[in-house]
Formats: sequence, C-alpha cells, structure tokens
Amino acid sequence: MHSADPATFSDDDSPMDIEAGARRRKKLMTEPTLPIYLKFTEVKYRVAAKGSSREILGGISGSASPGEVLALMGPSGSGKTTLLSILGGRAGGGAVEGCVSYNDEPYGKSLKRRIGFVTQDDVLFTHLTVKETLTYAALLRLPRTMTRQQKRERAMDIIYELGLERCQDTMIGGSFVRGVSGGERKRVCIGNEILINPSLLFLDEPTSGLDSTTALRIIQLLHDIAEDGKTVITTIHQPSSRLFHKFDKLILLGKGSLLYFGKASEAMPYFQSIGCTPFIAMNPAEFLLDLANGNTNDVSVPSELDDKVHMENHTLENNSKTDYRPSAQDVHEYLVDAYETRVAFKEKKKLLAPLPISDDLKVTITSSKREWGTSWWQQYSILFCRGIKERRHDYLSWMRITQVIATSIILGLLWWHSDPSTLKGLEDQAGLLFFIAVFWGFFLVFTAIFTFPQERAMLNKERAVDMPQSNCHTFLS
Ligand SMILES: Nc1ncnc2c1ncn2[C@@H]1O[C@H](COP(=O)(O)OP(=O)(O)OP(=O)(O)O)[C@@H](O)[C@H]1O
Repeated sequence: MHSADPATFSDDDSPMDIEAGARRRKKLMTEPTLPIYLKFTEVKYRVAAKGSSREILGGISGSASPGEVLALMGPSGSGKTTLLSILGGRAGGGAVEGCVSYNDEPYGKSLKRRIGFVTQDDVLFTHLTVKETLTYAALLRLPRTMTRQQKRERAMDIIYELGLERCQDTMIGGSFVRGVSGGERKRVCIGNEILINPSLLFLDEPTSGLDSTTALRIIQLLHDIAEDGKTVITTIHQPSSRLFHKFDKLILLGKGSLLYFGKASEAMPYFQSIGCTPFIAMNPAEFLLDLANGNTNDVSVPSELDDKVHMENHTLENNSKTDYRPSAQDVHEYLVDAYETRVAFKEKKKLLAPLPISDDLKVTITSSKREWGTSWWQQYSILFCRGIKERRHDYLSWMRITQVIATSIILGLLWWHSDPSTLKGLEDQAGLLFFIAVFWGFFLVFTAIFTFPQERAMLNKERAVDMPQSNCHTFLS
C-alpha cells in the first residue's frame, strides 16, 4: 500500500514520535492489488411509488480504472448514493437496468471480498477504542493464512498509515460518549475497509461534516490509496477548489441524469464550450453544482438557451420584456441535451474499447475465491470478546449496579428474619427463590433483547462484506 504523505495528518503528528514516523513511511506489506476496471453503461434505476414507478437514475454511463479517483457530484437527491450503491453491488429494492462490469465481467459473489464500501453513516461500536476496532476487524476479515500476530500488525500498520496513532487508545464515541473527532472517525471507517486490501473502494460522502483542511487530507489519502492500483469511487457534496483538483474523473448528476462524465480537469472547459461560463471567479465545484441545480444567476447563459426562453416568453405573453432567465428545468434539459449530443457518443465508444488486461486477469476476479475469513469458533470467540469490551460499560454502569444492589436490599429487608424452620417461613423462602429466578431471568432476557437493535446496523454492515456468519451474531446476542 502506498504510504500516505507524512504531512498528511499533521494534527496527529508528533515530532517526538520517531517510531510512528518510521512506521508511517514503511509501506504496508500486503498482497499485490488485483486491478479492477469498472465500466457502467446506461444504468437506470426505478423504484415503485404509489402504484406507479419513479425513475431515480436515467441512463448513466462511465468508467473508472485502477489508480484513479472518480468523484460523483451533484445536488442533494440527484442520485449519487443510488449510483454508488449500484456500482458497489448494493442496489436496494428497485429495478436496475443497464450494464455494470468489473474487468468486463458481471458482478459476482466473489467480488464482495474485493470491494470496500464506506457508508455515509459511520457504523462503529462506540465503546471500542480505535485500536480495538481495527484489530477486531483485522482478526475477522483477514485470511486464515495469516497468523493472529500478523493480523494485529496489519491493524497497527493501518493505524500508522492513517495517522491515527495518537488517538489509537481513544474510544470511538457516539451521541452519549465523547470520543474521537469526525475526521478521525472517518479515517477509522476507511481503515476498516482498506485493511483487506480491496481492489475497488467506494465511499459515500467521506468528507461531509468536516472542515476543508481535514476534507483535503481525506481526499489526499484516497489519492494515495488509488496510486497503489486501487479504483476509488466517492460521492462528494461541495468540495473546495483545492479538493476538486484532486479528482481524476468526475460524474456530474442532475435529477438522476448525466450532465458530465470525463476528466475532472476538463469539466470547466467543457461547460465553457457549451456556453456556460461563470461571471465571477468561482470554485469550479460551486459553479458545477449551481448549473446542476439550474441556477444561472452568476453564469452566462448560452445564446441557444437564451433565444429559446425569449421565444417562449414572447409567444406566451406577447410583451417586449427582455430580462428573462431560463428556468431550472430549461437549464437541466439544455445540459442533458448538450452532453448527449456532444460527448456521450465519444465516451460510449471509449467504453467499448478492450481493456488493457489479459484474459486470465478477467477470469481471476470471477473464478478465484479469495482465501480469507475465520472458522465459526474463531468468529464466535472474537465476537464474544468484542461484545464484552463494547458492553462492559453498559453492564458495569453505576445505574445497573445500583439497580441490582437496591433490589437485593429491598428483598433482604422484605425477607428479614424469615424462619425456614416453620412451614410459613419455608413458603416465604420459596417465594423469595421464585422472585430471584424471575428477576434474573427477565433481567437477562431484556438485556439480550435490547442488544438486537444496537447490533443490527453492524450485522448488516458485516454481512454485506461476507463476514461473519449471522448465526454467530445471533448466538452471541
Ligand atoms: N428506495 C427508494 N424509494 C424511494 N425513493 C428513493 C429510493 N432510493 C432513492 N430514492 C430517491 O432517489 C433520489 C436520489 O437519492 P440519493 O440518496 O441517491 O441522492 P443523493 O444524491 O445521494 O442525495 P444526498 O446528497 O442528499 O445524499 C432521492 O430523491 C431519494 O428520495
């Protein structure tokens, strides 16, 4: 794995920490990454809505090669997450059309183990530390061929690679527990996925909620990961201009339609070529999002679109007012048409070109079963230890201890001086035993029941990447 620039996460760096610096510069010893070329043509997605169906994506085509970072950009609700999920083999309940191929092969179960998917919501255990989180993930997900010690070392390498060494013993934290910062938490999520050395890495808004410097560090990290031969696809909301220039390729979506696919560096010249130029100096991402939203306030409107709007308005109102702005719908239709007529056919032709890889490599991704995982018993013991560590704070909380002590005192007082040598006293003692059995029975049952909702998100996340066996989870809960 490519080593991140030592300056990348300077907030966590300590000049005194020589060992940390040395480790960060060390390349992670992983098996070579299997290159995966991702291509998708005319991807459509429809969902059922009140008796009819609603189109979420309307024919999106594009590609990403190993070593590249492809950014999916667009206004909120434009379909970025939906497209990312389809490409990552996680489409929801809707109907998918079109073709998505990985080294010219369709999605198969064996690919699950070559894909890392960082979701928008961080699904992590709040009471585990950074080190524990990554170590348990390594123990559960890395191949059987590796020893426990090697797996632990891989987790530590990831910690140093991501610059998390200073917070490695800090709890992740959540709504009620103060823990690591948002940027550190995101890095832990990325670490969770890159430790299996995936060929394809999908990230849903890895920078949302982060300041621009931290966001830049995360994108720089993605760049470093891609440089190691991985294909990285990420959705992004509103990147700064520095961040925008880090992307190799860009997909701009508007209302589920493709407005641009190509090199990120060629996006501005393309929009200028179709007559859309910012009046003032602007962050390219802001300009593109304005266009995708149909907002042309600070943007020159192409004469073609201007004429069309004037004609329509004159016909409708028959007056001589000249200050018409095209509606958002007009702008959207113009951009979709412009892309279809000027660029789409060229890009589609490129997608048909043969890949620069051997036939063996194509077959490898579908036929080779990646050797990894652990036996049922190993999973059970790892999940058991993880569960104890996560829930120890809950079980040993002062509220629970007080609850048990208070109940014991009340019971003690109620059955004080109960004499087991008489029949009445014996009946009393039987009542006490019954009460204790029922109390502890329900106490444990309720504790187990309430762990299901908490663990559900984690179970779904782990099942999506083929680990661990769900009956193991159920047995433990
Ligand atoms: N299963 C579904 N049923 C109904 N509507 C859906 C479904 N999945 C997605 N949508 C709709 O599709 C549109 C696109 O959703 P998506 O989450 O992909 O957008 P997005 O661009 O990622 O938005 P954001 O940036 O806000 O996360 C939204 O309007 C959403 O409500």
